[in-house]
Amino acid sequence: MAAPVQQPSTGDDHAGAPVISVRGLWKVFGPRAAEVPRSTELRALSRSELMEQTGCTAAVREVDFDVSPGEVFVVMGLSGSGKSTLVRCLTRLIEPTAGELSFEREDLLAADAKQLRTLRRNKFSMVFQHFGLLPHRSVVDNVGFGLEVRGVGKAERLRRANEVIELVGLDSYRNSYPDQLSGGMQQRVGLARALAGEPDVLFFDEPFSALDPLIRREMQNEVIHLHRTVGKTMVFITHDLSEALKLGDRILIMRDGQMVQLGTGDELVGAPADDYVRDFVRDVPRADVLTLKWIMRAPRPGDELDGPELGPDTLAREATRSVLAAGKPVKVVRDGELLGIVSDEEILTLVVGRGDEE
Ligand SMILES: Nc1ncnc2c1ncn2[C@@H]1O[C@H](COP(=O)(O)OP(=O)(O)OP(=O)(O)O)[C@@H](O)[C@H]1O
Repeated sequence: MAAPVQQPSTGDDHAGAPVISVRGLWKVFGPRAAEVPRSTELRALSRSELMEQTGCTAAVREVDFDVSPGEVFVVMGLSGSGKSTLVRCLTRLIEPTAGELSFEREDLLAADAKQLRTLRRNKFSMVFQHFGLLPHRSVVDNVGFGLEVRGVGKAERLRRANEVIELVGLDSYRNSYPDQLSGGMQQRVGLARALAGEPDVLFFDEPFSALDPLIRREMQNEVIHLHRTVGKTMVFITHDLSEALKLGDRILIMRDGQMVQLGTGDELVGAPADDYVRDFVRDVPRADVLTLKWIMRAPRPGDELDGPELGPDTLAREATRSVLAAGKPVKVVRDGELLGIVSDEEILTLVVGRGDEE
């Protein structure tokens, strides 16, 4: 690969250096695409104005983020907000129009076609909504297909395929054919196939949106289980907030190609950046997402300060019982320092009302 690029946020050599780093990334579709990121005037136009004046769509506009090793990074937004385009840019399935992009600290935009092919075979795996299984191949042969393309010998292919088939719970279906499997099982084959090549990053583009809700939940749990087992870095597109909150270490919210907010689930719910995010998180059960640091308050004169102690990252839902049982405020403490208190008043507000409307 080409020369390493400058890493604006973490430029040193420690293990937590980003796997993927994106700076000022643009993808513009249309006849004058290259002009748009360079022109202050065109950059300032709204989506419809840009289309009217240039015939172009800016699907991704000036996006910056890092994905850390082992992180589940979720990209979320309404239809047309640029999620798929952004994630396809990360592997150059779509060629970005402008900006910087690095993978494992190498400049991905400088990679030539051969290097990209090698990367896609060895480092990246994709899981899409459409399973794309080969109908005339058994489960084990579908799972081992990528390894076959890479020239891995039959014995090793079988060993590896069987290992990941077991990991996704399809042991008794290894010799079945795709049309003998339900949608959920076919997607498990898709997951196993993606894992077989031991990629560094797994990309998921709305993989479960065609599945019915029960199976969908099962598959989300499967991803969580896999993540715990194999610890891979994952980039996951969804338009479903509950899926994002369930899976994501951090969630990037996109609108019209732009980043609206990037944060953990509790940051999005506790401090939505604007009305668009507020709308997304409006119906989230706040006690399931927010931690005590979001609901605590400073002690007031007369507050009893000899209640139980809990950490600031305790989920409000988990703390509810101790707050109510204590009959006095719970102290939120980190390293012996009193950060605030949570009384039954805060718990009630959380459960009954919506903090963002106060
Ligand atoms: N090849 C293309 N040519 C022109 N415009 C495109 C192309 N691909 C995407 N777009 C436009 O870019 C914008 C972002 O599309 P994209 O598919 O990335 O959004 P999305 O958030 O993934 O949507 P969805 O959830 O519906 O898949 C849309 O306005 C879309 O019409």
